[in-house]
Amino acid sequence: MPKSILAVNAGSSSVKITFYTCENPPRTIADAAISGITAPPPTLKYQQGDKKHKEEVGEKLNTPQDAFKYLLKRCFSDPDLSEVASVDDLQYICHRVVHGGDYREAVEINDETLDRLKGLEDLAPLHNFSALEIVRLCKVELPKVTSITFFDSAFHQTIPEAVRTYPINQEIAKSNGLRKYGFHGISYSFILRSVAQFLGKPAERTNLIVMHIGSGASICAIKNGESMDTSMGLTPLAGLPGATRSGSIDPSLVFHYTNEAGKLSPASTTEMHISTAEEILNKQSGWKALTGTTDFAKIAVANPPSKAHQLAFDIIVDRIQGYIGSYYVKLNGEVDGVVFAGGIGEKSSLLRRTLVDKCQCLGLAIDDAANDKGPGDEETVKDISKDSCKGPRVLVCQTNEQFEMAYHCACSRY
Ligand SMILES: Nc1ncnc2c1ncn2[C@@H]1O[C@H](COP(=O)(O)OP(=O)(O)O)[C@@H](O)[C@H]1O
Ligand SMILES: CC(=O)OP(=O)(O)O
Ligand SMILES: [Mg+2]
Repeated sequence: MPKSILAVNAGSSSVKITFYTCENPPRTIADAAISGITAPPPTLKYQQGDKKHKEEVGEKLNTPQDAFKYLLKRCFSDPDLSEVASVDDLQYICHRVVHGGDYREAVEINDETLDRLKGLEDLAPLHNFSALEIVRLCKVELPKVTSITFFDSAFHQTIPEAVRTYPINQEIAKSNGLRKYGFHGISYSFILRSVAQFLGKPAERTNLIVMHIGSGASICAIKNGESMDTSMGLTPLAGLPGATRSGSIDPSLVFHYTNEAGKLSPASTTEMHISTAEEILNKQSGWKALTGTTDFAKIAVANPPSKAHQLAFDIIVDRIQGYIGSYYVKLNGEVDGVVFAGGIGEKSSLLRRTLVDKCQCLGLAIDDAANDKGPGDEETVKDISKDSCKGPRVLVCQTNEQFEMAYHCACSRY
């Protein structure tokens, strides 16, 4: 039987896996995810063909590795999932790793590359740790399957020097790797290809402003198919606020917030060091800190339940509007499309309407009915612009990081 590809997207509180056929383009065989690892009980979501279900997981899953093992066991033991019955059916495992340092491309895992990735853990402990734990597990427990790591940061290696350089001592900046890297690049790469195809333009001649708005949110200016700026920086903390992230703030703020900023956070372990400052700004801020909920669907409503919910919504809108304006100017007004993506960008018609209204001066206009309806299940890109709109097209793209990794794995390099 032909072998398959397993794509893994591990976060701190969730692990999502998708099995694909190893063909061009890959076809989804099954999709499974565990969420709530840090806030038990963990929940399993499983989809295979038309079969879809959600259940609480009976056993304790303390780490992303436990969740990954559970998901594999679950899929391999499903009698309806004959295409992936054991590890022998796997050709490749693709792993999403957020921070790839200076890597421009995906890499195959061996002792040397794993060692180099270990060196990056300190730059992004909150983001890389879970993914690398699973990479290590696969190397030991599934040694015959080739593991390939794909990096969120790789797409942004084209960002010009003046944009990626922080104005600090350059010797220290170089020796410590302190520069803008940018993230969500696997998603931006999927969106660029899908939108260029939708617009009937070669990707190398497509200019876009793309928003990936989920629990982690960023925005990217793409010129001639290359990232020329993005809102995240050295780590995914910079730029837009997220569910529990502050986004950009005055860097001095944290020293006024607590005099323990530089101390190790209680969340640190022997393998993973996190400062109290990082813990506060990454985990105890964002719209959760403002409203008590991480669920943006409770905030983006016509009649918000409290003033704090309205304020959270207004803050997000303000920050995104600022970047759209800035990137429109950086792209010299030559913008083919403004694209909404990520869980919130794809689902919140209210956020899209509010932002488009606030960016009318750039010629953006949407069709209310198309915006309210949003994209259908099978629709990767949907044009929600008003027919008469003279400005850039306003588009919604249902992004898919797992597919993007499997696509490159099956079609291009491996
Ligand atoms: N209908 C909706 N309106 C607004 N936000 C939504 C809606 N549905 C889901 N969301 C939000 O999408 C976010 C998750 O987006 P996603 O891209 O899946 O996140 P991540 O991959 O960063 O965990 C959550 O904040 C969730 O509340
Ligand atoms: C880079 C990043 O913020 O990722 P996520 O949105 O998956 O948290
Ligand atoms: Mg995400």
